[in-house]
Amino acid sequence: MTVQWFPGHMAKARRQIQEKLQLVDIVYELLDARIPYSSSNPMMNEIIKHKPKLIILNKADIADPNVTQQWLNYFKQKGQPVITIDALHQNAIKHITEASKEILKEKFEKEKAKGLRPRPIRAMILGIPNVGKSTLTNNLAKRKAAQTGDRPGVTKAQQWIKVEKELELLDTPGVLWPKFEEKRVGYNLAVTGAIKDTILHLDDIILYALDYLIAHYPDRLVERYNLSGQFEDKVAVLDEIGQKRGFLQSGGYVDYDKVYEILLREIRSVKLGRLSFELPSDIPTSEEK
Ligand SMILES: Nc1nc2c(ncn2[C@@H]2O[C@H](COP(=O)(O)OP(=O)(O)OP(=O)(O)O)[C@@H](O)[C@H]2O)c(=O)[nH]1
Repeated sequence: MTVQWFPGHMAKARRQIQEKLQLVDIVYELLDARIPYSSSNPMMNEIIKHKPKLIILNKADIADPNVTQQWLNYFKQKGQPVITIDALHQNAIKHITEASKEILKEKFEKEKAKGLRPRPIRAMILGIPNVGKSTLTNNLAKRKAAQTGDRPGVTKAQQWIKVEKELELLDTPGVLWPKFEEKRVGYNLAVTGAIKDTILHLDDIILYALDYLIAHYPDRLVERYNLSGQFEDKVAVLDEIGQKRGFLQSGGYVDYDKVYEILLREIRSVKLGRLSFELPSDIPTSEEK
């Protein structure tokens, strides 16, 4: 899904989410494990206010495990509950349910002390486009044959997916807008496929990605494209890839469009191994809360 976000859309998304928030005990903020900061919504905490939040780093199967560990440490140090999952392949349910129970322990103990009946935790997924919200929802839903039931909502009856005896999920995830301001964030979203390649120039995206790979994963580049390892001149690297792969036009010139396409496709399809494009130290200090 590609949405062009305008202020009107953002206000509407925010309003809809805030209505649904009243129905849930906890929010699952789904982030792309390869770019946790870039894939976060800039106003998340302002929107959910004091609602308990579990950060779920999704797509952990294709992120660099060493970097993911750094992100786990980063969030834990801030006292922010966080888990990693892989919404496509892995059974994430136990992980999510256990983490939610831990976060809400006190709230549910208080309810019990008041004599209220035990009840399932109610949750909703929030995230920017492409982080895997639908994949996770479908995965959680099919385990229990997507039992849905109406419960009076604020604006309309909400559909609930009974995930476990102890957990119910709102069937429609909340879609939030990505960050727009920082160039680096835009490139990260483009490289990982969260925004359409056409929004930014493809050559700029590739040069950004190549820079990052040269700085952080030079050996992967050398191995994948059988390169010499001379990385001073990026255009020369593109030439080398083109020549090694035989992407040549008449006259022997390198067909850069082909090189761009292959590089981007192979980065996204893990042909260069599991990559992450962001470290906790990349977060601007002004954003540190
Ligand atoms: N490797 C991997 N791919 C994933 C994972 N979760 C989702 N994907 C892929 O990521 C892409 C986007 O997933 P969606 O579930 O459509 O993402 P979404 O957040 O619902 O996207 P919107 O509908 O645009 O808001 C799809 O191609 C999924 O197959 C994961 O854990 N690992």
